[in-house]
Amino acid sequence: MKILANDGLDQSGIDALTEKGFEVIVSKVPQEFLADFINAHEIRTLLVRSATTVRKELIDACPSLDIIGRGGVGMDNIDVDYARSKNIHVINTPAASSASVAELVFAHLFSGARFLQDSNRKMPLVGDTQFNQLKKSYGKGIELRGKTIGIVGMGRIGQEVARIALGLGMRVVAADNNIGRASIKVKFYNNQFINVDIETEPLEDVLKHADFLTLHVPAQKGGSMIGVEEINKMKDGAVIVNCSRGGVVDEHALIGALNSGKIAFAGLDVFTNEPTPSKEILNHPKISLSPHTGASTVEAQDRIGLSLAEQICSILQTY
Ligand SMILES: NC(=O)C1=CN([C@@H]2O[C@H](COP(=O)(O)OP(=O)(O)OC[C@H]3O[C@@H](n4cnc5c(N)ncnc54)[C@H](OP(=O)(O)O)[C@@H]3O)[C@@H](O)[C@H]2O)C=CC1
Ligand SMILES: O=C(O)C(=O)CO
Repeated sequence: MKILANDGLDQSGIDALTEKGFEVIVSKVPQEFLADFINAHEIRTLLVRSATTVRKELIDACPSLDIIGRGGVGMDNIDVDYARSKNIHVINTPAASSASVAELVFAHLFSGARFLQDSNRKMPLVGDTQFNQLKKSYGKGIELRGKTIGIVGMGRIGQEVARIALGLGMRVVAADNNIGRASIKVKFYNNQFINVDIETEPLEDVLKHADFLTLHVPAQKGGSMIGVEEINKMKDGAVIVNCSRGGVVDEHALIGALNSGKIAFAGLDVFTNEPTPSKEILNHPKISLSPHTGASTVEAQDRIGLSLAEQICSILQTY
């Protein structure tokens, strides 16, 4: 049985599937030729990450498909309901990358807190005479310890962020669709752990109290979640990190707030216009950037590969 992995697949997944007798084709078939390729090779399972889109037209054109698999969490690039209405299994790997995304949030926070994104750009360009000037301009770094982090979306990634934040000595406030309490177990390396209950609050309160705001919600159908109005409710000099989906934070509003100083710095892994974010975003000295690499760690990709393989084997055994 043939599987097409069109946006790559970790070796862990390839090995697990090959062992079970599947033929895994790892390729990058351009979107416009995908239907022909799937039909010509009698592909039964199509695996994608975020680059390949699987819309109604493709689904209709490929009647041999049994499974569409997303190596990752967000399925905004797949017409999930339509595929399921055609009895196609749609699977993803919800928990495999949570820790990696959460760690990237702190990479951005630490970067911005100590101006690393700007010093990495400028230090190679300055001569001896400007070295001390740069040192001065990066002289007002801040610590994360003791500050308040506001987490919007207290699901798998949001809870991982909370664990790290608590370990760093930060105060955590959180908003979520689900009002109530998230009980966070924080495990330390010496095998000690603590349980911390975090009550979710209305978004307004989180905006008001957060020194650092981090978003962990899916792509929002009604447009951006954090725009001018929400930013105005935040503390002066607060920080925004978006490792969820481009558009969850309104980029124009963010640029305006960075330029006015309302927002001290931002960290962005996702962009409205991927893979070509605006030059204004790319060159802004107050933005720490990463090219949608939240899940791009060896560990997360290994777990994603294995999780997809397990799910495919389990589904196809039922045929
Ligand atoms: N940068 C990257 O590489 C990656 C990005 N992501 C993005 O991160 C997102 C979150 O992932 P994950 O934590 O695993 O997802 P989860 O589903 O575990 O958590 C999301 C949480 O946000 C809540 N939520 C949704 N919409 C709103 C809203 N408008 N206001 C308040 N809360 C809301 C959900 O509630 P409910 O369940 O009730 O809707 C849920 O509790 C993914 O959807 C994906 O887009 C994920 C992986 C990698
Ligand atoms: O898993 C996701 O949703 C991602 O954005 C990474 O591919």
